[in-house]
Amino acid sequence: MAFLRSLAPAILFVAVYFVISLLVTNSYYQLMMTLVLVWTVMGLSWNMLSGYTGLMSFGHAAFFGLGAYFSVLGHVHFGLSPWLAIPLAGALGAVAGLVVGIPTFRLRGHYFALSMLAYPLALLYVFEWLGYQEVSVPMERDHQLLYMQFEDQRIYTWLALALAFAVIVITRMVERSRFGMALLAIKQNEAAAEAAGIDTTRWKLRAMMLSAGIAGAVGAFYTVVLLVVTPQAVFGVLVSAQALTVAMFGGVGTVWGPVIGSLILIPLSETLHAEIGSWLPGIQGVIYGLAIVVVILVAPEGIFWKARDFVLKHRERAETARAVSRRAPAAAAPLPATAAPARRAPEGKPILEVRGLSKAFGGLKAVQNVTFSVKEGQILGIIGPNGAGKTTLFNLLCGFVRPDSGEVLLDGVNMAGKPPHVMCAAGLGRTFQVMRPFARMSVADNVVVGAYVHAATDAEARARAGQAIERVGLAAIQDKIAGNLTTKELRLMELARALAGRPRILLLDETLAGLGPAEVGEVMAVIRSLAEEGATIVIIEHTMKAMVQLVDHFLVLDHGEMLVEGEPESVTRDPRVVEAYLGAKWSAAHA
Ligand SMILES: Nc1ncnc2c1ncn2[C@@H]1O[C@H](COP(=O)(O)OP(=O)(O)OP(=O)(O)O)[C@@H](O)[C@H]1O
Repeated sequence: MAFLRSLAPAILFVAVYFVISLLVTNSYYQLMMTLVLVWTVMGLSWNMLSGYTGLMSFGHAAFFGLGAYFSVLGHVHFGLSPWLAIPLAGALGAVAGLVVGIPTFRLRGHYFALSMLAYPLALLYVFEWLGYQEVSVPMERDHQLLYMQFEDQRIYTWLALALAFAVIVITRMVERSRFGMALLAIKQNEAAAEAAGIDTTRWKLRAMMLSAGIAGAVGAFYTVVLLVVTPQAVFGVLVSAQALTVAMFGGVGTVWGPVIGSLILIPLSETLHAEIGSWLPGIQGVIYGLAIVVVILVAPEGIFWKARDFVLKHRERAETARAVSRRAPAAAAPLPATAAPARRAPEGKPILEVRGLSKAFGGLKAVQNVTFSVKEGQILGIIGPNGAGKTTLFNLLCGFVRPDSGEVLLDGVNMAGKPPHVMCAAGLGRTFQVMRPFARMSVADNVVVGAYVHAATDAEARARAGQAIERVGLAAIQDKIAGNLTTKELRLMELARALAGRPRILLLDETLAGLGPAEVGEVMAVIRSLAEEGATIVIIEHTMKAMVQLVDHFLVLDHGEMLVEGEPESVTRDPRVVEAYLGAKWSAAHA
C-alpha cells in the first residue's frame, strides 16, 4: 500500500503528460515529447548505476547503441518486430553490463569513469568497420502495428510514456528495497557498507546489469522513433553525456532527477536548436555544458536535492521552534550514566579466538603475533598508546586488512582474510573510530542497512532497525538526515547500525572519541546496559576511567605486540602498562 502511495506522483506525472500529448498537434513537438521520455529513461538508466552507487559512468552509450543496432539489424536481417526486439535488447544490454562490469569494477574513481568511456568508443569504430555507417529501418506499410510504424506520432509518446513509467516503477522498487539501500550505502561509504554485511561487488554488478538492460531497451525503442541508426548517433560521446547531464542536472540518486532534468533540458536544447541552430550550430552541446556548469556551482547534486534540503531545513527549523516553545526534553534520552555494578568474569566458551595474528605495512610491524580469545558475554578492553596497532587489529578481525599470518577463529572456524561483509554475516559487528555514516540517509535508513544482513524481508529489517534505534535512545530523531546529526548522535547511530545486524561480538573503536564529559556518560550508559544484558563486546578506548568500570579483561598493545593481558585490577597496576601507557600520574591517583 505504501509502495502504491509512493507511486502517486509518478501516476500524476503520466496522466498530465498524457493529457498534454493529446493537445499537441505539431509533429515536431510530438517528437520532442517522445524524446524527453527517451532521455528520461536513459537518465534513469545512468542513475541506476552512477546515481545510486556513485560510480561515474561515461559509457552508457555502449548499451544504448547495442540495443539500437540489435533492433535495426534484427529487423533488416530477420524481420524481428520491435515488440520483441525491445525486451531482447534489454536482455542483451544486461549481459553486456555483466561483461563490462566484471573487469571494470576492479577500478575505482576516475579510472572507472575513464575506462567506461572506452567501451562505446570501441564499439563505434567496430560498427563503422563492419560497414554499418547508416542503417535505416525498413518501411512496413502492411504491418504497421507489428513493426511499431504509426502515422499518429502521439502513439510513440504514449509508448515512451509506458516505458518511462515502467522504469520509474522499477527504480522506485529498487530504491525502497534492500537493493537500493545497499547501493546508497555503497555510494556514501563503501567500507561502512561492507562492514554492515553488504557484498558490494555483487550489488554493483546487479546495478550495472539493470542499468545496462534499461539502456539497451530504450536504445532499441529509439530506432523505432528515429528510423535510422548511425554509430555516431548511438555510440557517440553525446549520448552518454546527455544521459549523465539530465540525471545530474535534475538530481543524482533519485527517481525524479532524470525526469526533472529531461523536462527542462531536452525542450530547451531542442527548441534552441530549431530556432537558432542554423546560425549557431551545436547549440545543444552548449546547453548541456552550461547545465553541468550551473549545477556544479549552484546545486552539485542536482535540483531535486537542493529543493529537498531547502524544504527539510525549513521543516526542521519550524519543528525546533515548536519544541522549544513547549520546552520539550532532549531528543535522545538514553539510560542514566550510573556506575556499573561489578561484572562477574564470564565462564562461557570462547566465540572468538585469535592466534598469532600479524600484519606489517612495509617495514612497520603494526600487529605482531597477537593471541587472545573472547568468551561469550565478555567485555574485552583493548588499550595502548597511539599507534600501538589497536585499529589495525580491528581491521584484521573485520576483514578490512588481510593478515600476513595468523588465525581468526569464529566458533572454531578460521575466517582470517575473509572480506568484511562475510565477517559481518558471521557475527562481527563494528563501529569506526572515524565515523562513517551514510550522510544523505535518515537515521532509520542508516540502521536498516545494518539490519539486512540477517533479515529475510524488508519488514524484518525495518523492525530490527527500529529495535536497535530504540535501544540506543534515538527513536525521537530517527527521521533526521544523518548528515545533520551531532557527534554523539552519530556515535549512537553507528552503534545502532552495528546492533541491528544482531552481532555475536560487537567491536567498538573509540566510540567515545570527540564527546564532551556529559555525552561520554550518556553513550557509556548505553554500552554498559548492553554489557549487563550479556552482549559480547571488544572495545578500544582511551578513556580509562570509563574502561575500568566497564571491562572484565584488558589486552594491552604496544608497538603492535601484546604487552600484557588480564583483569583490570592487575593490568592497571602492572608497571609495564603504567610505563608504556597509563603514566605515573594515573598510577599515583589510583594507588
Ligand atoms: N594502511 C596503513 N598503511 C601504512 N601504515 C599503517 C596503515 N594503517 C596503520 N598504519 C600504521 O600502523 C601503526 C598502527 O596504527 P593503528 O591505527 O592500528 O594504531 P592505534 O593503536 O589504533 O592508534 P590510535 O590510538 O592513534 O588510533 C601506526 O604506526 C600507523 O601509522
